[in-house]
Amino acid sequence: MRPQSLNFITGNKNKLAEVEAILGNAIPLQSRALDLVEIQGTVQEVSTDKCRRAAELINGPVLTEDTCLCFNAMKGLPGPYIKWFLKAIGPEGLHNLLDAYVDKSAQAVCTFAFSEGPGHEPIIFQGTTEGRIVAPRGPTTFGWDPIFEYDGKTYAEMDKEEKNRISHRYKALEKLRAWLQHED
Ligand SMILES: O=c1[nH]cnc2c1ncn2[C@@H]1O[C@H](COP(=O)(O)OP(=O)(O)O)[C@@H](O)[C@H]1O
Ligand SMILES: [Mg+2]
Repeated sequence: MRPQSLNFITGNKNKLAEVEAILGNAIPLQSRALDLVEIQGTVQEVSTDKCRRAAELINGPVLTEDTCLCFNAMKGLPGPYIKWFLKAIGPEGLHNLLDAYVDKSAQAVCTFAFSEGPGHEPIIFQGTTEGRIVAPRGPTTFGWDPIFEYDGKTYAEMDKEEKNRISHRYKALEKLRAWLQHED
């Protein structure tokens, strides 16, 4: 049986707004504003552990999400540590990191994880959008949106509907949606 509603655990208002906009009325969505502890490791390990912790805290079914920004010139870093890099050096500083490299290509990776509750192995849904790191352009409303360029525009320069049609988060949610609709 697939879940009939989702409890999205996140402390990030911007993420929640995008998830609400993208899922629309596909499934009833609740949310709890909790900032979850994150371990070090691969994207898979970080996301799975984050979801297990949330299931234990809530003591029930949960949906969690973790976002990575991976610079190809830096072999995928900052990756899952992007939150701490962004906090310390901001979008401008992230852009400057790539001064030393010719390759400015990057991947935005969104990983949702769903667990039925404590002791249940999380199921992973991942989406990736390929882009390029540029000097900041557009409103500074959401994280590294001003420096991630896709098809000539930064995420920050796109209106919300436009971002939500091509984003890493949209692609991951499409996989979640397909799974939710599949009865078995
Ligand atoms: O779509 C996005 N555009 C720009 N910044 C984002 C996007 N998604 C996540 N971020 C930022 O990248 C970092 C991702 O880290 P993480 O997914 O662990 O955040 P969280 O703890 O706020 O849920 C955070 O600083 C978040 O604000
Ligand atoms: Mg993270």
